[in-house]
Amino acid sequence: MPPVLCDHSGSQVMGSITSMKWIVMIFSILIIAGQSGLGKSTLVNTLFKSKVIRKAPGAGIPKTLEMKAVSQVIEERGMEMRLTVIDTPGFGDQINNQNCWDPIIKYINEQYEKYLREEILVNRKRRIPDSRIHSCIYFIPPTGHWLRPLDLEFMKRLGRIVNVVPVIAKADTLTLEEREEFKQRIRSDLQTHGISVYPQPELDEDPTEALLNDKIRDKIPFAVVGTDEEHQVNGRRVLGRKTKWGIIEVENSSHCEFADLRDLLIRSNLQDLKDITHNIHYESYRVGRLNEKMNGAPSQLKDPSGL
Ligand SMILES: Nc1nc2c(ncn2[C@@H]2O[C@H](COP(=O)(O)OP(=O)(O)OP(=O)(O)O)[C@@H](O)[C@H]2O)c(=O)[nH]1
Repeated sequence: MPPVLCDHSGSQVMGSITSMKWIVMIFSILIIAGQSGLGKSTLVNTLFKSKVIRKAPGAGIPKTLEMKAVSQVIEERGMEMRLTVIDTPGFGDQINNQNCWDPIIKYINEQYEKYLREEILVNRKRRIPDSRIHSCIYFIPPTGHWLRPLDLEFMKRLGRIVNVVPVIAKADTLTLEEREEFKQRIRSDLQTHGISVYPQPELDEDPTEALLNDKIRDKIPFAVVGTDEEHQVNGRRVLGRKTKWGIIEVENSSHCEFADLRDLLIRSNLQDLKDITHNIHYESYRVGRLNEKMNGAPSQLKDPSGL
């Protein structure tokens, strides 16, 4: 994936100096995590509203075996936006899933490290290439029971370094009542275990923002359904899952909360996700790394390549 050029306000800059023609473009970078088979790759396709991850005819969506970044320019409210989604291999296939979060944590920290190396250069670029992750969508299996110790541990660790947005996967397998009860149990589990997911109440800047974020917190985790198929419903082409009983329309808010998730990630809360990434998560990485270097090997600070 080519590096993304931007300032930390979130605008991506494309073009070349020779042409002296710069186009400012909004961008967003997400990572998708969760157990194998919960519909992560399908949701990537749903987000792009097109079959971005090609599948072999008749073979279904292949199992994700390595981290894969998919980047596309999409149109949002008449503006062009580059959306990059990093699909990760699902975990849960092993008897021992200990440390299954390590590759994702490593990937997220590597992006902070790249940014830091550029930022501390004496002659740094005006626009620092930025591939930092703005949010991590964590897939919860639709068991209808409680969060598993693995889910709790995963979200606890990830929540310290990135904005975690939990979702209930394959929500079409639960009734509306089951979804609501499951959501309440998940929220209470998260609270009991002190796990901080986005939007974090302690980061609300004013009462208006708190009010808006409370509405989101009441809905978290979003109950989502994914698909890469389009169907005809009352003369409209819709993204949906065809069942014997009808079509589950993924963008219809009475069927599932995919539209809420999409809205949060790339519209209503995009700037907030970026601000928290820069001001909280990256800042804590930066302070930690620079302290480490000062205490351990102060001379190397002058040489960023020594980081
Ligand atoms: N019922 C239902 N099935 C879904 C949904 N999303 C995906 N699926 C199906 O679940 C299966 C697995 O989907 P994938 O998208 O490959 O799952 P994954 O999480 O990427 O799997 P790994 O690559 O192994 O990590 C496919 O047959 C999908 O069609 C959903 O929202 N509801």
